[in-house]
Amino acid sequence: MNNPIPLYSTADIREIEQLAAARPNPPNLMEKAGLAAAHITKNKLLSNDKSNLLVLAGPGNNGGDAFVTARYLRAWGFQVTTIFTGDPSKLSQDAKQALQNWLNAGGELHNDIPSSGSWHVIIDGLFGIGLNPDKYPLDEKYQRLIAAVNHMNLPVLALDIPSGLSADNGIAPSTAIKATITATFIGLKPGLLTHDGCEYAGEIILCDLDLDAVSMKSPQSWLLDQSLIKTLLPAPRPANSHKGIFGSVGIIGGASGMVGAALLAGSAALKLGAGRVYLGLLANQPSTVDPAQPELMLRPVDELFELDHLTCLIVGPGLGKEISACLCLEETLQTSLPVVLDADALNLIAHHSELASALRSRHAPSLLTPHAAEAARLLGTDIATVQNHRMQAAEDLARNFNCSVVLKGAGSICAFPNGHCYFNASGNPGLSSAGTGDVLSGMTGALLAQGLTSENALLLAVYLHGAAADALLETLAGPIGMTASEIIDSARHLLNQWVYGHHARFRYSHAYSIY
Ligand SMILES: NC(=O)C1=CN([C@@H]2O[C@H](COP(=O)(O)OP(=O)(O)OC[C@H]3O[C@@H](n4cnc5c(N)ncnc54)[C@H](O)[C@@H]3O)[C@@H](O)[C@H]2O)[C@@H](O)CC1
Ligand SMILES: Nc1ncnc2c1ncn2[C@@H]1O[C@H](COP(=O)(O)OP(=O)(O)O)[C@@H](O)[C@H]1O
Ligand SMILES: [K+]
Repeated sequence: MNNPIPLYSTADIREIEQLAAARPNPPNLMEKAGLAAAHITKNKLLSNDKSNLLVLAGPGNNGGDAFVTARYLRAWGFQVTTIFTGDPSKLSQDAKQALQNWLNAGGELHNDIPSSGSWHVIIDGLFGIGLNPDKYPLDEKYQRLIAAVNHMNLPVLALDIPSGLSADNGIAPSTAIKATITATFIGLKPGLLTHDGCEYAGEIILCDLDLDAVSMKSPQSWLLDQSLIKTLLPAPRPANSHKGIFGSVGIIGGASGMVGAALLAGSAALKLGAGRVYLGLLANQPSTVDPAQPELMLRPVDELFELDHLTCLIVGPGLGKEISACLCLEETLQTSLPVVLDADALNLIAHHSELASALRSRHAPSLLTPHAAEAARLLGTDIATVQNHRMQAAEDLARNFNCSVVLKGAGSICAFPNGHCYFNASGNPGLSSAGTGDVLSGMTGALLAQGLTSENALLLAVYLHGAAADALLETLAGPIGMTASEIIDSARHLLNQWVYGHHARFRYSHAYSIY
């Protein structure tokens, strides 16, 4: 089994760097970083007829990496134009050496992008983890330079992190380099994987610089990717199974005008494998059957609490904030069932401290699936604060409410009360449409019902939900106009593929022969 890929904050990376530097024969990390980046550039972006590079070297060690990259590429026969925005006397020892080596190799320096010249590829070595753009905004000179680079619309390889992006938070308050590839050093950074990072990082290639980071610094955050997911999948079903084995999901929501949200969650729970799905609808005179999905059992909400075989409850899709919704939520929190809380269930908890206390004191698993606005209400802050500190917000929610949490949005973050975090690598803007969150809650419930732990159910549902949307891009069923219902069918297809490969048919075949 592959180990999950860790994520490291800027402070962690600095610590690892210091540990490496304290070794008897410290590695020259800048040299290794520049060489790795040069190889990636050559192999993935350059060719015989695309051989002119523009290299941007900034005032710190990221600029040092750029000089090393430039030197190797020049030595390999490429045409390299380098601009340097810093002050040579203020460079670190390593970066000073890298600059000197570049000059010794016959390289030249410009202080701005030459007006005449044409390039095929750009290397961005302006800023790496030393930039803290929310505290120390980029001045106009750098904003102009970055805008000029983005305007050129050329393939860009960013060194460590696209310049302008915060390595810890994934925010780019003014602007950032839009990279085709980010060659990131030592460890993945959270900022590459969430919020604006999803826009700017492009393909991310981790260059470990021959350091075994995990042995030097124990991680608390990991990438939620396909290789991690493989370890969480439900087992293939026994042939001799019955619906009771796969659990019963109860869904509470669907107030007047919002019945569709509960139906979507119900279909998602059903098609992701729950044995039975019951819907308790709050609408006045709710329908008793969904003709589009007659397998769903629609009941008056009170009857849901009388069922003795539910495996988990989902509360929130289309719930509304009426008193009846509040009472249902209160009753749900008193049960000993695992619960998934979404949408207005989260808003009610944010508004009623007694519901928040009931949530905190639950012993059974509770899973919260807020988007940024719901998270802000739960934390008593504003959306910008949540979005500028997404990992912190997810961690705070998990700790404050003693719950498993996914903070949704580009680069969803799953956080758990033990402080562990997972950054989701799947998903695309096709998911930015009404109802996809309801589908996620239904999928999570289905996996809980089938016996996954609350942590594993949340991680698998979040990754699968994004991967289902990614699969729809292949057939151009999105991102424009992708619908929540389509996510359900795509997710069902993928889950079966992951669990069975293409062998489900053979596994349960009844073929026999007479010899
Ligand atoms: N940490 C490590 O072990 C390694 C670091 N390396 C490189 O070193 C980078 C970190 O280097 P540094 O710590 O020197 O940081 P950076 O090179 O990312 O940036 C720091 C420099 O930018 C300036 N600066 C910061 N914010 C600014 C702003 N808003 N406007 C204008 N100037 C600003 C600072 O004064 C400083 O000169 C990494 O991202 C990576 O590219 C690599 O050489 C490999 C090893
Ligand atoms: N740009 C995006 N990239 C990746 N995932 C996205 C993006 N936009 C939305 N999503 C995902 O889509 C879902 C939207 O959920 P939510 O906002 O609750 O929708 P609704 O309330 O309409 O059901 C979340 O899982 C979120 O992570
Ligand atoms: K950079």
